[in-house]
Amino acid sequence: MTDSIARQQLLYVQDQASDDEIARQAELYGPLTDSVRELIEVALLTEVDDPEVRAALEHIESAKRLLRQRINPGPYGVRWGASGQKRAWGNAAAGLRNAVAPPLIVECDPDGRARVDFHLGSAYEGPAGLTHGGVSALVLDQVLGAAAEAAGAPGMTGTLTLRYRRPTPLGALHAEARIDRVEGVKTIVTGHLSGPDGVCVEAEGVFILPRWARGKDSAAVSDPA
Ligand SMILES: CCCCCCCCCCCCCC(=O)SCCNC(=O)CCNC(=O)[C@H](O)C(C)(C)COP(=O)(O)OP(=O)(O)OC[C@H]1O[C@@H](n2cnc3c(N)ncnc32)[C@H](O)[C@@H]1OP(=O)(O)O
Repeated sequence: MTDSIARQQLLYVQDQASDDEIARQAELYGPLTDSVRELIEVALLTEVDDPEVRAALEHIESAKRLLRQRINPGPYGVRWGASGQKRAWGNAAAGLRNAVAPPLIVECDPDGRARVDFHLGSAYEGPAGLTHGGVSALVLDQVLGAAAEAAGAPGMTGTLTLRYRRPTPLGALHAEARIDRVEGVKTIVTGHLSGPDGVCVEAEGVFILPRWARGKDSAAVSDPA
């Protein structure tokens, strides 16, 4: 096993946190993340005068000093609590503690279907007024991967193929996915992202269970022995 794979496995952790403790943390950190996400949007769009910008910067620097007093060297990883509740709170698309995430709150069925309604603000702009194509890929990767995981056939993205059919606006969007077939360690999933005028991006993904995780259930990946 290479060092990088060993390091990756160490970030799948059973931390035995109780459901109450997880709820407490979600209640504490969720609003912090939402506020930072709004800050990104406001910092992008503000048109106040220079002194106000400088004053806001001082406040932000002060908040950073407060939060840095005790800090996880990172990244967050994936953690399971005592009841098996999973927290991928650092995830770039869906993480509860990641202000970069839109966030996606994906609904899944055990038969391998997943869907999400979400909102992309100005921070996700690519072409003027439109969603960045890489952000569409991020969303679809996450939703297709969630469909595979929901059906008990999870994997890392091996191949993600996208067809951008029409420009994707910013604002209220929808994405959905379903498993097409499972071939051994490979799960093939299809899906799309749509806006008010219909489907904007179609996707097909091949999700592959990594070698180190084969023969283990998902909760056991934290114990790579
Ligand atoms: C429970 C475990 C949980 C796991 C983690 C879930 C995380 C979910 C998080 C979701 C977060 C969001 C998602 C993310 O962001 S995931 C992050 C982006 N993805 C990656 O970083 C993946 C990097 N690559 C790898 O780790 C490995 O190469 C993988 C795991 C992909 C394959 O591994 P390996 O190379 O060892 O596989 P194998 O040699 O045993 O071949 C097996 C079969 O697969 C076929 N093949 C090989 N490569 C590809 C390819 N690229 N496309 C299509 N097919 C491919 C191959 O021909 C063979 O087919 P067949 O001959 O059997 O027909």
